[in-house]
Amino acid sequence: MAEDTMKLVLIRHGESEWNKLNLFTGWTDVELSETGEKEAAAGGRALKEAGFDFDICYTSRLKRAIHTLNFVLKEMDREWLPVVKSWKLNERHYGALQGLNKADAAAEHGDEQVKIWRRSFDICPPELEPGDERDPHTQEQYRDVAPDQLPYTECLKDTIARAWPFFEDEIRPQMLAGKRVLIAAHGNSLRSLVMKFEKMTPEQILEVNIPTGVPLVYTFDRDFNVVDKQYIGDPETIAAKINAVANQGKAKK
Ligand SMILES: O=C(O)[C@H](O)COP(=O)(O)O
Repeated sequence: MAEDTMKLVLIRHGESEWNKLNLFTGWTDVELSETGEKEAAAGGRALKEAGFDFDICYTSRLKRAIHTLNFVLKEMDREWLPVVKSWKLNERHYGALQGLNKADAAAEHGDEQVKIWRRSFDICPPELEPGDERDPHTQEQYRDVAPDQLPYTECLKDTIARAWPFFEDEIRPQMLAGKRVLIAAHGNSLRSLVMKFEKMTPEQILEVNIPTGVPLVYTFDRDFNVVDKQYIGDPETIAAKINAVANQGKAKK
């Protein structure tokens, strides 16, 4: 008989070199920092200690998420698992903001404007110019993607428009077939999934921040209603990490 609940584990990549510098990153393909590598490995150990195992993993085309997944799988002795890498799980494209410091942007444009750029549901950051060196149309990682699907900027709504169908068409059938799934992705691609899982309003998702390198476990019934949600780790440390993400876009006092 099929189990009546299904678990899904999400993990945001560990701290990246650009998280450390507090820069808008989006699709910029930066490495994990040393702290980020440690966070990712700790996430893997926590999953192993809590008795988790997986059958298939999903990640983005960006190395901070791919390397996070590798660290997790290494700790779990599961490096042989199948891994699907899709651009549809990439971070939200941060347009022309990519490379700017978040606190400096807040000092220049105000905390409110930066919060809109970071967390608004349907307002996009300024677009990249076509042909800009950051333009995904010119990047090898996306050479198999139809040009009209690649963004010059994205709001959360746009990220949902690619990440959610990917979940529904690719990941959900695996879960319904009894496969245990791990997704290693990004702050905003994971917020897209969280918004849909929890049927949140744009106002509710505005206040959701996802910490780096901490496994987040959802339990669903067979109709994909959420019956439980929990981070694995020390609640105080996790709360402090969530708060730090929320504060990245405030001007330094
Ligand atoms: O792309 C980025 O800058 C981060 O990975 C996510 O940033 P945010 O928390 O500012 O949206």
